[in-house]
Amino acid sequence: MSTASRVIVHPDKQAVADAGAARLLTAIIDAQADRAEAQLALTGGSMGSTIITSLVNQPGRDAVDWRRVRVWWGDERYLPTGHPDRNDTQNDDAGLTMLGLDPDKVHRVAGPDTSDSVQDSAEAYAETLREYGLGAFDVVMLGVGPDAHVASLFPHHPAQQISGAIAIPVEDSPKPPPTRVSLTFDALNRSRAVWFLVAGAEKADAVAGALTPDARAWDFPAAGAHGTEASLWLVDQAAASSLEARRD
Ligand SMILES: O=C(O)[C@H](O)[C@@H](O)[C@H](O)[C@H](O)COP(=O)(O)O
Repeated sequence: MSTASRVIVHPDKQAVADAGAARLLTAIIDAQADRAEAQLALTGGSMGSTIITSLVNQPGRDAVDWRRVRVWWGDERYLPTGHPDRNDTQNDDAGLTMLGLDPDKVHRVAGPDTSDSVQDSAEAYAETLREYGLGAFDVVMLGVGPDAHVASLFPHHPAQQISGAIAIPVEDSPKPPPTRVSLTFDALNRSRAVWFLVAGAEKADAVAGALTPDARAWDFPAAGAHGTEASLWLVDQAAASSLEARRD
């Protein structure tokens, strides 16, 4: 089942990150009340790091039992461990390592230093996901590109059309670096909640396009991701500007 999208507009990027971080704490606490662990998929890009820093600075952060949080990434850039352009390195540098997570529950995508190929890396990541409920995420967070890509699922890119997979290799990505591993729509859409975190005027057409009722994921990949319980867009005023113009 997919859900109607809810859109909440905040003044600016920092407010989007702060609102996302506050919601995330509550979502984790709720998940931990019901289940042994909360499972999250983080996002890369600048928003991915901004929200981690905001999370670290949240006053309610200690209300979460961080040892009972399992962490994944929606996508990863196929670069060696610790490379500054990897999403996990950027999230670590933004403060992820300060939260008190169990390192065994932080599932990183193998890079070329620990896997033979991007295909092997994607298959190993899928295998680990299968061990822990096939991506029974409580929350998947997604940044959105100006072309409406999410994770490493780009418009009109053939990787988008691979079906029956959980994690896929992506080559010739239009956003550098060209080689990546991404969760598929099938995997993202197993999440209870999918949250889009978007800021900046350059994203306005992507937001409006993805939220058009008949939008196709082939053209606007963000239109293809939905939570089973909630699909939430946290956007700043600039990213919402084409939506608001449409309402006027
Ligand atoms: O590897 C990546 O680059 C990301 O996972 C990608 O999907 C990102 O989230 C969006 O491009 C938004 O990035 P910004 O928040 O930097 O605009």
